[in-house]
Amino acid sequence: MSAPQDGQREKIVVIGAGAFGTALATVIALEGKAGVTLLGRDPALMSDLRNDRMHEAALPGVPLPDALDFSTEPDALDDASIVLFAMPSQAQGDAARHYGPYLHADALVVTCAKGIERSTGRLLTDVLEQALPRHPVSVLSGPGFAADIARGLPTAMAIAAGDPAVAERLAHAVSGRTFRLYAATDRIGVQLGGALKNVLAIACGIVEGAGLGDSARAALISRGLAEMSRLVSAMGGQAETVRGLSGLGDLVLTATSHQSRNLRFGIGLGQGEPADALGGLLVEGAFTAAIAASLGQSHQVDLPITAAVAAIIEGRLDVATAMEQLMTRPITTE
Ligand SMILES: NC(=O)C1=CN([C@@H]2O[C@H](COP(=O)(O)OP(=O)(O)OC[C@H]3O[C@@H](n4cnc5c(N)ncnc54)[C@H](OP(=O)(O)O)[C@@H]3O)[C@@H](O)[C@H]2O)C=CC1
Ligand SMILES: O=C(CO)COP(=O)(O)O
Repeated sequence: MSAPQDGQREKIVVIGAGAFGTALATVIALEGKAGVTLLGRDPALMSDLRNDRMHEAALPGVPLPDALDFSTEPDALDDASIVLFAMPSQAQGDAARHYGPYLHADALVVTCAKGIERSTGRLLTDVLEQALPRHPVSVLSGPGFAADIARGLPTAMAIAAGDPAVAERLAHAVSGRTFRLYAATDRIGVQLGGALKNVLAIACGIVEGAGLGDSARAALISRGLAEMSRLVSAMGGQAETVRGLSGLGDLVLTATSHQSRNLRFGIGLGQGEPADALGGLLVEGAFTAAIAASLGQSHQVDLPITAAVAAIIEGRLDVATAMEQLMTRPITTE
């Protein structure tokens, strides 16, 4: 399906009726430029959303617009020109295999998750493209809490596609008065920015929970950014991408706001809670830490903060020893 001609509208389907999927579908529907369907897998939930126009579990108190359609039927994908995959990282492959047969041959596919496939170390664009070989996959990532986006608070994110014309089409189709997308072409940098900032947000939470002070947090943010840029370069992306929205922007947001699940998980670890006692909410960084550390090893890139977070989560390292190890590394240039 090529870009709609003048007068025609994009048809967007968002798969994944959690916080982010519902927020994206809401903000796009509010703008009114495109037709939007939220495709979920729980019939009772989707029926409630359609009737109540409220998703109390994911976005409490946020009204859902009348223009938003809800479905549990994969056939809703038949005429979708743009499909956003908004489920957790580790579920993206399964979802692509399940919904792939229903996609229109020309549908543009976008991954909206922030992570790395834990079992293989693959980026999510590679995971989706293997399952959907006819669909080049774009990436939506950057600073923005679902609740802020859905409430219409000003938010900006990056949309990266291999083809700049596709990135621009997606940016125009999804952007609105409160939600602004910047088109980019570095899919590796934009993805890794979103995945690694979660691990660094956990590190900042550990620092906060252990009472190590705001100066330590600032050091973690800037040295964490250096880690991000090293891994992005080693994996074929552009180091400067991490100074943008997906990278520095998202790191500042999630390393400082208590809305962040990754930060709150880290605070628990810093207060001495074991990782397995902190379950419940989705904490993408807890899945990413170990696989990112191992990607650092295989690409011969030094990721000391990421490796320390992985070791703390796995119970192999305590916070005091981690800090001592980080502070006594050889003195080097910035
Ligand atoms: N929340 C936020 O502020 C933001 C989140 N993100 C990213 O978005 C991704 C999703 O996060 P979020 O929405 O918060 O998570 P939630 O836990 O709120 O929701 C996840 C949703 O994914 C659905 N899901 C899980 N597995 C599948 C599957 N195989 N097929 C279809 N749907 C599935 C779940 O459905 P069910 O309930 O049926 O299990 C649930 O509706 C994460 O990678 C996150 O980092 C990005 C930016 C902001
Ligand atoms: O990625 C997010 C905001 O940009 C959401 O962060 P958390 O997953 O840590 O809540």
